[in-house]
Amino acid sequence: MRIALFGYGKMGQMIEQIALSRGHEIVAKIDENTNQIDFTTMDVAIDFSMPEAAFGNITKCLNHNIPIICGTTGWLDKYNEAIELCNSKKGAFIYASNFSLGVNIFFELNNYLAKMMKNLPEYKVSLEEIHHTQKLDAPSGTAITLAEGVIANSEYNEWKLEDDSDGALSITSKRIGNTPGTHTLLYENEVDSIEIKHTAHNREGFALGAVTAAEWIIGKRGVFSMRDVLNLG
Ligand SMILES: NC(=O)C1=CN([C@@H]2O[C@H](COP(=O)(O)OP(=O)(O)OC[C@H]3O[C@@H](n4cnc5c(N)ncnc54)[C@H](O)[C@@H]3O)[C@@H](O)[C@H]2O)C=CC1
Ligand SMILES: O=C(O)C1=N[C@H](C(=O)O)C[C@H](O)C1
Repeated sequence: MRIALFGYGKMGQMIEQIALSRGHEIVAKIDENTNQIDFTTMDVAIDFSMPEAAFGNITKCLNHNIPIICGTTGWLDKYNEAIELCNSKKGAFIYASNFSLGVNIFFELNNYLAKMMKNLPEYKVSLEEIHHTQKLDAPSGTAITLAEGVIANSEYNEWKLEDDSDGALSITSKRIGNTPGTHTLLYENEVDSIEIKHTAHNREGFALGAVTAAEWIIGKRGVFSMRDVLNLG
């Protein structure tokens, strides 16, 4: 498979390693200084760039009929526009706030736990994410997906960053050293607490998930998720 990388930072470089080890070819490494992109050389594009760049990159790929896998976080105000464009162009698109197998299992666990806790209002839920100090967005995309999972399966109506006013689900964001990504959900009352936690040890899981999604999407049309790729039900 001929892969174009939009963004060649920490994730782009890890994806290159994984893609080459699986027999793929990297045909372009695109960043903010790239003037011309030859879309005829690529079978699929993978975007791990920056919040302000992702939507433009997605648009270019869909307009050139290139399937696009996007892992960039912090641009979701434009997500519905991306879906509309994909559908109107009969293209192929996957966004995931987190491509790792472990986190996608964690998302399922989160939904299941939220459903069980729905009628137990004595437990208050809180969410914490920890990432490296270079991370630009807060809260993390993964924390937003987890919060949306709790909201969809409980009495919570909204999440807020470090603020539990008006009954909101509070997300705490910490930036510590080189932390690849740690997410914790805590249900707590006076007598006990229940905690579920996912810890990424490095970036390999994210990169493998993104390359797996790129392999999976070839020949498909539509807007998909990692649930589809991993066949999680
Ligand atoms: N969904 C997931 O599983 C994961 C998502 N991420 C997200 O991926 C994004 C990138 O993360 P990192 O690689 O750690 O960041 P990074 O800062 O190391 O790399 C980002 C790269 O994007 C490039 N860039 C800037 N403008 C661009 C443009 N217009 N087009 C193409 N490239 C451009 C920069 O030159 C930079 O090298 C972040 O939004 C992060 O939150 C990170 C890890 C996993
Ligand atoms: O910026 C990162 O590094 C990460 N970003 C993603 C997010 O915002 O959730 C995924 C992962 O946690 C690493």
